[in-house]
Amino acid sequence: MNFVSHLQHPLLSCYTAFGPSHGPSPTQITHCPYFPPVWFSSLCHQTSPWYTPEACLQMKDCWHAQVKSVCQDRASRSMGMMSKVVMLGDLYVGKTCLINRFCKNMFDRDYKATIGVDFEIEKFELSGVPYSLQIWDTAGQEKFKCIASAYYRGAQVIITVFDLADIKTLDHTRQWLEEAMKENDPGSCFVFLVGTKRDLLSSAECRKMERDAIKIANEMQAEFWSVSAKTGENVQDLFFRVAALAFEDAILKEVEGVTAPTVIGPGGLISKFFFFFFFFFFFFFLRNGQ
Ligand SMILES: Nc1nc2c(ncn2[C@@H]2O[C@H](COP(=O)(O)OP(=O)(O)OP(=O)(O)O)[C@@H](O)[C@H]2O)c(=O)[nH]1
Ligand SMILES: [Mg+2]
Repeated sequence: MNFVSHLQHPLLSCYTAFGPSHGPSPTQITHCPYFPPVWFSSLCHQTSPWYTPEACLQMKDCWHAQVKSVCQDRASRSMGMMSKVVMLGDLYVGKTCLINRFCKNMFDRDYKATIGVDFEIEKFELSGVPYSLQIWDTAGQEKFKCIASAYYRGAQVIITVFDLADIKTLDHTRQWLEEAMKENDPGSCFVFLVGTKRDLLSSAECRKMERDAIKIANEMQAEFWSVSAKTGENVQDLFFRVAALAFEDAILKEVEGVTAPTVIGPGGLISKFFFFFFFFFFFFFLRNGQ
């Protein structure tokens, strides 16, 4: 599991691609999938850039003042934090491939539908504070919707995914978000709208599709990103942006006393073994109950 491998190779999860303190415009983004390593601790003073200013959740490029002192305190006590990210969207849009590109740096051209849900845990270190993203991959197939929706609750970040080459999937993102928001309080999570498979479109097609997506992102109050799991374009930047926003928000909520501190330890993380045990148990009864 990722969690273990990253503990063994901490450096693998400790670099990022923070370049400019402002968000790059779509045209500035190159096809270079991975950038030279920069220590994640630089995030203490600077947040990760957004994709486009036309649909971004925050434009400030520095952490909130309170975050720095909390980081120092938490780092000295090695108190970790974790945020839950839920990926949803139509079947075949590329949710699993996006996660696999970020967490395993791999891409599989063969389609293997996700059955119900799966998750990956990606470990970071932000300014000395151990931090994890628990990334839930849900199935887009209708028949698994009731299983997947059980995992929407308590999300700090909701990523609605669509295929840039298939306009229908963009239209469906509103519905997916509505479903997820039934399980979460309004304003309690960051929403991202992510278009995948940009490698399949010409620059002109991509620009057109992005314009449509930005309108929907604004309606949804979501931050828009355009990525390709195949080439890796913008994938790392997307997840670092997710991590940066969720991390700062979690710290601020803790300071305000909205949430109790999340301590990562062996008991604080869901083991994949127990997850699959309960998942198949649940799935078995669901099928037999029908
Ligand atoms: N060209 C291209 N193909 C992609 C990209 N991302 C995913 N695919 C392909 O699209 C298909 C579906 O990808 P998945 O990641 O399995 O889709 P999914 O959204 O997880 O689907 P469900 O699990 O059924 O909900 C696969 O054949 C992938 O190889 C991409 O960025 N570019
Ligand atoms: Mg999948």
